[in-house]
Amino acid sequence: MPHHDLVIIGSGSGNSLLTPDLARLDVAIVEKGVFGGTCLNVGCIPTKMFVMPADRVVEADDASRLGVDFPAPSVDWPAIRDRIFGRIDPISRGGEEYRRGQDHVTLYRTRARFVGERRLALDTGEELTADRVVVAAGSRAVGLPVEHLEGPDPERGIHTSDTVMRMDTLPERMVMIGGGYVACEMSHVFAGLGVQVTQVQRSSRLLMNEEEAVSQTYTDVASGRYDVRLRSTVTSATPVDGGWLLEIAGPDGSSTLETDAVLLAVGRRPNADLVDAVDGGIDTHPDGRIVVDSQQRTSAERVWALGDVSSEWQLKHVANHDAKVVAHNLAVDLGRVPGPPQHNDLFPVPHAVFGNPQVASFGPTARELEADGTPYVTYTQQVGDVAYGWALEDEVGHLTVHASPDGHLLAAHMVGHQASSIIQPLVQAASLGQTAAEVARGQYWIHPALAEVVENALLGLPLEH
Ligand SMILES: Cc1cc2nc3c(=O)[nH]c(=O)nc-3n(C[C@H](O)[C@H](O)[C@H](O)COP(=O)(O)OP(=O)(O)OC[C@H]3O[C@@H](n4cnc5c(N)ncnc54)[C@H](O)[C@@H]3O)c2cc1C
Ligand SMILES: NC(=O)c1ccc[n+]([C@@H]2O[C@H](COP(=O)([O-])OP(=O)(O)OC[C@H]3O[C@@H](n4cnc5c(N)ncnc54)[C@H](O)[C@@H]3O)[C@@H](O)[C@H]2O)c1
Repeated sequence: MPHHDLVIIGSGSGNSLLTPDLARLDVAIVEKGVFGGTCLNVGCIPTKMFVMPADRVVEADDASRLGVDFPAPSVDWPAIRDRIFGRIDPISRGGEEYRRGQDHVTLYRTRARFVGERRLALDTGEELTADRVVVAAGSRAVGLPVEHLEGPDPERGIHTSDTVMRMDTLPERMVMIGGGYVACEMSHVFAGLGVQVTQVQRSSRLLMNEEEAVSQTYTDVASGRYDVRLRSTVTSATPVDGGWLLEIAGPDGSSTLETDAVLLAVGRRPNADLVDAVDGGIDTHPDGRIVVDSQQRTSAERVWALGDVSSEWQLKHVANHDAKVVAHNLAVDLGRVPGPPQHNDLFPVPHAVFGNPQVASFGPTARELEADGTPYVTYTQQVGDVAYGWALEDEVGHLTVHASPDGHLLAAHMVGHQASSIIQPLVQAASLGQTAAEVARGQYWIHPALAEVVENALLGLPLEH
């Protein structure tokens, strides 16, 4: 039975563990799917590359408010799709070839599951043991408990984010089920590319976990672009000629809708069950995530976990940071670098939704601060009230900052042009403990840049003096 110094399950963020500190270890990587994981192949990177052409369409449409009229866009789906995967697929193939070419790395292209402590059975019938194991097995899209919608069936037009970006042709009509990150980004993409989109969301707003005003603004803008059904869900799917007849239960009762394709975007489940984590002595949370401590250690000795399989945040920057912590802690455990082990204590965790407009945020919402009884002051700056916002003729963007009364930043929530980048100085200030006054007054703010939204939001806070 092969024995390795280290086995890594999953080639997404797990593949970035092999730092120079871990050189010359006998390492096995087990990967059952496409090499490189979700972010590269079916997640962050391709989605944002699809968002860009959709953004161009929205901008061209919006340009008439600035006195410029473009003709109706002509969209070449195969060209967009093939340009994107023509760049991504070689990176995945190259990464796999690189690992295959390394003498000290063995790549097993199959599924691994625990059958004991640091003992793994592969679907090929082989068994492996290891001194150390890292579980980096990610998460997967879930379906609905509705016949035909339990999971993807791309040949018949039922997709998840894993398949929807590689469709042969653009459907005329699509139904996106869900109101979170994936459904909002994909609704923007496909509506932008000319598909007649209906988005079906169970809650009363899209992006329901965001600050209420952000979520409301996003819902209002999206509802102006395509059909948004709130407080609704799909209760049945019947195959009809070339498509599907969906029954939608909403606040006014049931209705039916014909569509050519469906996107299931109702959340992602951690893959701890696919690795039979419990059989490896690894504890899991009730929601299926692997339990880890602040050093990313699981309950099993010399088994670590990282990324979506264990994290509260299913975000690539979080998985990347987890991987850095695990790589360091493996090196400490091996005696290759001096201790102490690292703790995963980087806060706050920001995120962005790359719809149109973008949404970006970190920290609690006003409702959460109030529920916790946390004292705070707050200010909302409209994008349309700074000079760059005049240039944009912006009517929707806003940034809300919550701070403690002495000026330490607690949270920021933005909807608007390039929110994912605009919010970063606030993430930095909150991470490094800088106060609102230090950030606002301690540097030049380029005039008339969009970042003046941040400066004005900080200056607007009614702080204690
Ligand atoms: C459509 C979409 C868009 C996204 N956009 C963003 C974004 O813009 N920004 C952002 O921060 N995050 C984004 N995310 C989230 C981000 O992709 C994930 O948080 C991140 O990729 C998780 O990395 P990971 O290493 O934990 O898992 P993964 O990259 O999923 O890697 C896990 C790997 O393990 C393999 N595996 C699983 N079980 C086994 C097993 N038993 N045996 C062998 N191999 C196994 C899987 O095949 C997979 O390759 C997006 C996700 C999706 C779905
Ligand atoms: N830009 C990014 O960083 C990015 C992009 C995509 C995905 N992701 C990650 O992937 C995760 C999964 O994304 P997701 O959008 O699939 O999940 P999500 O948890 O963000 O959203 C799920 C949505 O589905 C809705 N829903 C659930 N059941 C429903 C039903 N029966 N009918 C109608 N709506 C229903 C919920 O109300 C919610 O709006 C995200 O939480 C995020 O961490 C991140």
